[in-house]
Amino acid sequence: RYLHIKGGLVVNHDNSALSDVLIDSETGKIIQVGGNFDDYVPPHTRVIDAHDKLVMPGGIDPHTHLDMPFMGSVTCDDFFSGQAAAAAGGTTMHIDFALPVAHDLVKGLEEWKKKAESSCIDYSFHMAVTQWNNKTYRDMAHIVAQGINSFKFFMAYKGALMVNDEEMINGFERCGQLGALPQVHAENGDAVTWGQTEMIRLGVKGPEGHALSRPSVLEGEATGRAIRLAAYVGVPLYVVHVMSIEALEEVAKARLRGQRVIGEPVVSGLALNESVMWDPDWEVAARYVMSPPIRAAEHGKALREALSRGVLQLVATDHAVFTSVQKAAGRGDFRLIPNGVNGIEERIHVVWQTMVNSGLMTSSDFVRATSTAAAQAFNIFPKKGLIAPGSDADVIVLDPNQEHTISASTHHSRIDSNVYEGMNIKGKVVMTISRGRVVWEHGKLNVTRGSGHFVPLPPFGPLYEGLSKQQTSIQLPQRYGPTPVRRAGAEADGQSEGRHEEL
Ligand SMILES: NC(=O)NCCC(=O)O
Ligand SMILES: [Zn+2]
Ligand SMILES: [Zn+2]
Repeated sequence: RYLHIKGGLVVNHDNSALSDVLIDSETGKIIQVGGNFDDYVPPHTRVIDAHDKLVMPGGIDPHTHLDMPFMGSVTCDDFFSGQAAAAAGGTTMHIDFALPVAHDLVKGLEEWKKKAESSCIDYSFHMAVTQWNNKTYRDMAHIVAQGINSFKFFMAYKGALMVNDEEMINGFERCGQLGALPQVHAENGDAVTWGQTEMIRLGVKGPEGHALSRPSVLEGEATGRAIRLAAYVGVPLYVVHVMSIEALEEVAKARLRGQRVIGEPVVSGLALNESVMWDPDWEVAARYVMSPPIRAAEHGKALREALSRGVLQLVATDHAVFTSVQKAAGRGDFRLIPNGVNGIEERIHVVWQTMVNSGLMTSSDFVRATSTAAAQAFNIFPKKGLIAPGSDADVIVLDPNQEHTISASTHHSRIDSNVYEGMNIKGKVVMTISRGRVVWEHGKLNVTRGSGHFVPLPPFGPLYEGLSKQQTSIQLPQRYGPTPVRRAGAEADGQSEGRHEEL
């Protein structure tokens, strides 16, 4: 019934110490963290030797797309296969993007809950808003009541998921009322469409056209616009998949102004560069097509540095996988290549290699960026993201000396390629514990369909604390408590008007 992890270096976001950890597998909780507590270990305890290893909170991937219909395909990892891959890579929770069904948020969430019934690790959802009307306004409250505390606005994918500024502003305002965190996919969708048409006109129809049609300036513009509109409406903002210098500079400037903006780089943006989209083999080049695109090497370098300095806060994957057959839909026209790359299994190892082994991050910084910061942003800390008594027993054991090579031939995702193919990593997750159950050990998965729990995310998380008292450089009209000027001869003012139907 109990697991006693013995002799490891327990690493949390704020400290690390040689400690034993005692876990109750039945309740799925950590019950004790301390020195050597051999004397107190209850019967029915399995001892796990963690000498010379690091014992850390399981990874939380705040950005995935499992079983998602997108661009005429459906991502090939469902909740079971994607989560099994996650467990094999040391991730014990993820937050997936539920999409509305025909713009209906409530139907969308129902659908995603069904998809997630096969789960084998813990999970939660963000909800996308793809249209604005009175029903959206009402439904957002129902969604929050069901344990979702973030809404995503796509500023790209014109004609599909994209919203315009008016829709986004209304959605932001509603997020503020409900204590939910607005998130943006920040690219100027109109300009992307123009760029795509231009590429086709010039005869650039291969995957390189994808990169050329959505340059970083369009990401910077949309990031800056979303940030300014969030300040205007008075809400915090979470920018997903920050892929460029232009976008990260907008995040940095906003944070300097005191605005509450979280910037999320993804593993592909940190570790890869765009040259792969010029590969002479179409199938290879198409593997790397995602949006915003993987950029030139200097962007990756800047993103790694920004992450190491806390300008960007946490690392996700945007795991959205399509097989080579699915990608082939865009053979004659890059606009039809389903966008997305893998990462749910590789994130922990690639971040360890590129950030910790390179000296850019300490192991505590690593824990913050891969686990704790997501738990805090989505208001489930210290239940998740911490090794401490009372926290969920989502724990990984990492051997910093074990070397391995990433390959599609050994990964657990259903995708038939791997964008990190051949990458050598020093440091390996040798054990993953999910809610007190060992789900990955000795290179073997031991996962059970349906054992994963939905984790409700409460509204009004830390990003909302004291927010109304904050002054930003962009002044809200409401902050002045505007009163109309009484003018002689003008009609008396009536009741103020509500912007939306009340519930
Ligand atoms: N990122 C990507 O290319 N696919 C998934 C959808 C999204 O996050 O934009
Ligand atoms: Zn996106
Ligand atoms: Zn995404």
